Amino acid sequence: MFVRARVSALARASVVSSDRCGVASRVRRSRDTSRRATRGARALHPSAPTRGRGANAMASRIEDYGFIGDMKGSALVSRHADIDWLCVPRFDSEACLAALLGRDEHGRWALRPTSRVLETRQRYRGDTLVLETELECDEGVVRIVDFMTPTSDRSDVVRIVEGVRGAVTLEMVLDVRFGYGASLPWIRSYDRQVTLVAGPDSMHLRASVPLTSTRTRVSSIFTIRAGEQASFVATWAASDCAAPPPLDAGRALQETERFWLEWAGRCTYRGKWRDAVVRSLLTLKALTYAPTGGIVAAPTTSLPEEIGGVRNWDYRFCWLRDATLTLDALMIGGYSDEARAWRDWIARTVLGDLSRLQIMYGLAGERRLTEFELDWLPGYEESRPVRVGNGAWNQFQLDVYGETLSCLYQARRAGLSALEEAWDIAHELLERIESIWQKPDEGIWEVRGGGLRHFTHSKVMAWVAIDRAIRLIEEFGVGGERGANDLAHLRALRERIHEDVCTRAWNEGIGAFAQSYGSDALDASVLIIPHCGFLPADDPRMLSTVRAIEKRLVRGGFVQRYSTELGLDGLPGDESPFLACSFWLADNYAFQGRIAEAEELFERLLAIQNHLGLLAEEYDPNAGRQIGNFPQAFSHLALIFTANAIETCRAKKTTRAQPAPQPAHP
Ligand SMILES: OC[C@H]1O[C@H](O[C@H]2O[C@H](CO)[C@@H](O)[C@H](O)[C@H]2O)[C@H](O)[C@@H](O)[C@@H]1O
Repeated sequence: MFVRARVSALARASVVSSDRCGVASRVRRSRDTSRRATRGARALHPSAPTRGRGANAMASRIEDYGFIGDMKGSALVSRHADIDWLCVPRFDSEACLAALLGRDEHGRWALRPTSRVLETRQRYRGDTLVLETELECDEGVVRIVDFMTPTSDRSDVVRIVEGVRGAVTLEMVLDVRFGYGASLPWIRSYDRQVTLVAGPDSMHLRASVPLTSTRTRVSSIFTIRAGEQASFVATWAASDCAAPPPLDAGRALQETERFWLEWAGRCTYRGKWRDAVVRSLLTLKALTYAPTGGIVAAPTTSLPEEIGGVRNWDYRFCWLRDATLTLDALMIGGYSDEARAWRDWIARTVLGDLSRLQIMYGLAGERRLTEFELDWLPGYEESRPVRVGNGAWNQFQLDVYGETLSCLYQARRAGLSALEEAWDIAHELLERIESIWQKPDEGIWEVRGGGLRHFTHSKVMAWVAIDRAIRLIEEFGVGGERGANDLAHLRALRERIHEDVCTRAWNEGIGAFAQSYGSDALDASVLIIPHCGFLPADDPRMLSTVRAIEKRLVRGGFVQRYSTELGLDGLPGDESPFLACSFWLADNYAFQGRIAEAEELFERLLAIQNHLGLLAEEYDPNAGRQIGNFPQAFSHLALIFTANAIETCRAKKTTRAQPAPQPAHP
């Protein structure tokens, strides 16, 4: 028997508040994109089964997901309105919905019309992370509004179903599996509330329609008419705590919308590509773990760099490289509060023991990120293994010193006050970099084989470290007399590194700066040379390097990091063009004054954003699909830099390199 849901049912829920066992205590410490939504709107196959996709469907294509989050945890919602990935209370918590890397039995939250679905449309509600999925089916149209709540310290996923046209019957099915799909919860039902518990986790589902539960799942069948609403709120809590009080879904929606609109409204970027830039800024903000200020590289693990391959990594951590660049991108949008939060994160996490500076940390600064495999998950489209943790945590990557000092310098330029210990920090970093810059390392791409090398990018970033320290002293008087006394020595060191790179990284045979000293391989990471002010973009060596990259690393109009055929990364298989590198090529065009080519490449990149303006790490031009973890900060921050670079260079009508100093690199 179907039960009708009425708007008034929402009013029964009470107001948000947090109890002793609230999430906070457990947490360890496009604008309207209707243009894209229309472009992306897709009629499902006319002979699609009644429930649109049938039970136990596979995961969707990577670009067919929307991203929602509360700046603590996050979820991916497919265009069919399935939530296939949910990590709460933290981005790096064990997923409790993991169908993305498996099937229904690994956790999925579906809301599907029981009649044939004809078309789906998905968009963000203006400049927010409130996601609307419209399902047009034989019986009419319903809109599902999905969001998480950034304004509270709880972990709630809210789904509001709105009737748009006709009377549509839907089936809600919630298969929670804690521990990345491994743990079937114990399910207990109360009136309009079901509690699912396994080990340390519990999920409390409350709804404005009756719920039914079996041994393995919670479900509901209900009918929504035009103008009616039904709501579902799933709240995570530690299993030894009482259920948090019910949430008023309508009020939470208003607060969430207001939060994102207010944040996006403060954006100072006013250029031609505002929609894409604002969506990227919102995505970067949503990848920030609010309780600590840490920034994750992406909210997913093991979305493959090659479908069916082994290049599957966990990105739910805080890389110094990705995060400091994210911060630089946020500052282009005028967001300096975030700069403060990130600088404070750095101070808490790394400054105590700079001799053990890591390349990446956990969200709260955790150091040990041991990698292991989840053998019960088949992986995204059979891409095994699924990995949790990241073995790169104890790699040696020289570039992080440059990024850290560049971040401290950019923070000062953005008007942030000096850290009291600024000189002690800079001094210690400088001593360290001076003693290690000549050592081989594992490089920006975190190679897992082939031994340590003298990567060109790493050496250029060592130069950046010294250069930014000099600027901190020269422009901000950091270190006072002691800083000034060190200037001559630092300038000489900067010159030595410059000389070393120009002599040993330049390869006459390939007519380019090579991937590493003595190698014949190309690497797109050297495209950052003009960004950071190491050489101007119209230096003959850079012009030649760009030509070589155009010839040998461009595939289907996009740029690969390096050629995997040469076995440079020690991994089997191949990978697709890397989006950040493609943006860097566009930057070089802009810096060289090739504005039309820069715009053309930038527009090509914008065209592969998904219907919501989101980008993964890579793009496979042959298959025409996004690849890798999603959405990825690296891709979005590079987009922001390129939009800014093209506009700045066009305005200046310059044919010279960008005015130094730029961020470490975009
Ligand atoms: O390709 C091998 C490596 O891939 C991942 O690293 C990549 O993502 C990082 C986060 O965005 C980025 O900082 C790095 O430059 C990229 O190469 C993975 O995390 C590594 O473990 C893996 O070796």
